[in-house]
Amino acid sequence: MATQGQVITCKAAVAWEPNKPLIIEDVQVAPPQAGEVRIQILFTTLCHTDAYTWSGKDPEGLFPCILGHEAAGIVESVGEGVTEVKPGDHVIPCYQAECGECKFCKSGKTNLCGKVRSATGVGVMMSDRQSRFSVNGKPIYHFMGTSTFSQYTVVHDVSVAKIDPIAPLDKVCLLGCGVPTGLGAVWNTAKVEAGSIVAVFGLGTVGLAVAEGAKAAGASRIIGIDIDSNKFERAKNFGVTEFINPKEHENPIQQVIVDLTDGGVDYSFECIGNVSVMRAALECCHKGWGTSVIVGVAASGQEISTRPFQLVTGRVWKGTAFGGFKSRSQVPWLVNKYLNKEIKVDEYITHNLTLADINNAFDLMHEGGCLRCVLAMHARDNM
Ligand SMILES: NC(=O)c1ccc[n+]([C@@H]2O[C@H](COP(=O)([O-])OP(=O)(O)OC[C@H]3O[C@@H](n4cnc5c(N)ncnc54)[C@H](O)[C@@H]3O)[C@@H](O)[C@H]2O)c1
Ligand SMILES: N[C@@H](CCC(=O)N[C@@H](CSCO)C(=O)NCC(=O)O)C(=O)O
Ligand SMILES: [Zn+2]
Ligand SMILES: [Zn+2]
Repeated sequence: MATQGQVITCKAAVAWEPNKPLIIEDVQVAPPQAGEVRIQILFTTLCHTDAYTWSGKDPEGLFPCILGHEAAGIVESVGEGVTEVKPGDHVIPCYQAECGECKFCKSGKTNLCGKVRSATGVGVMMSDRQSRFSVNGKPIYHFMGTSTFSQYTVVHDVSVAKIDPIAPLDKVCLLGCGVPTGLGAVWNTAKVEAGSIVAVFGLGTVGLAVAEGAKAAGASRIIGIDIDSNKFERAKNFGVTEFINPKEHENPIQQVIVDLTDGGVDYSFECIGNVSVMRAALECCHKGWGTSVIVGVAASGQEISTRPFQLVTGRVWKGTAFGGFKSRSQVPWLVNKYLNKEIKVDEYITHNLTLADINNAFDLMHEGGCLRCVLAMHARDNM
């Protein structure tokens, strides 16, 4: 391929400073080194974790950087020693790596992988602790090991899931984060059983995917909780059976839910990133067995609290990253489930824009109607 081994200059959205509009820049993307893969990103979406880091509240947030972690593309070139993917393969970059060899991967107890996490947390590549991105010679940090708001990105080989090439990349890009996170929180982390009563706090993409997963698991009641009542109608299509707006109740929301469910729910999921709601989500669980899963990402300095008695009396507090899915082995499986019409993806896409419109796409995220906005990375107006 003509670009192999060459620096590629392409368009990328650079976050120069927290909360300042992203700037579309001509970015130089260095060739992949040993164990690295350069990917042409065709479609990316925006997740609330991008907005969180951009806001400056992420303790791991470094600037300038290229954000983005929910995307799909095609391998452009690979570095020395890369055997699992080759140029032309269709892939989804994965912020949660899977090396298969580290203590985490071998434990069988977690989807977290330790191989490259020390580099991805500080915006560099593992081999030389340097960035592959620069603008006029100034290095730009990577983000979450993915940096998908660029037409080309470089990732570690352990962070690339090879997928069926018939899958539409403008749809399956969503399988890079939010939808798997919600489904996996139910299937892998909580392991919800048929007949369970489930409460979902926050009816954005992640919360709706929790509802979808709970419905598939055979939950008998799926209670959706959101401060925006406009979210309720749409949520019915994802399996939510009842709705509560905390603003319409005088009692604490956990009390309202305990009263409605003969003592509490079997499983609850916090899909917002609000530590007060995390407490409510735990405390609305049934004594003796109720399990609450933290999915939302809370800002730096925020801490959770509850009376230890809540745990002494049998409630369980858990958290999940990427829904507990092992990325490289299970993202292709999720893509196949989508192709077989066993999971929704299209239904979470409310907007389609281009890279040039990325700041508008961030604005849209704060509007109630928006779930996921897919950006076409190589549309003519990006040039
Ligand atoms: N753990 C992970 O691996 C992982 C993966 C993806 C996203 N996340 C996190 O999950 C969270 C949800 O992501 P999303 O994309 O669905 O976000 P979103 O903003 O689309 O959805 C959040 C919903 O919560 C509602 N809400 C806000 N405050 C509320 C309150 N006090 N009570 C009830 N409802 C309230 C909002 O109206 C909105 O509908 C974010 O914090 C994101 O960073 C975590
Ligand atoms: N840097 C953040 C970490 C936030 C966080 O928890 N990220 C999730 C993924 S959110 C995707 O939208 C995650 O996978 N965490 C595990 C990991 O990062 O290894 C902070 O410090 O707050
Ligand atoms: Zn995300
Ligand atoms: Zn590993």
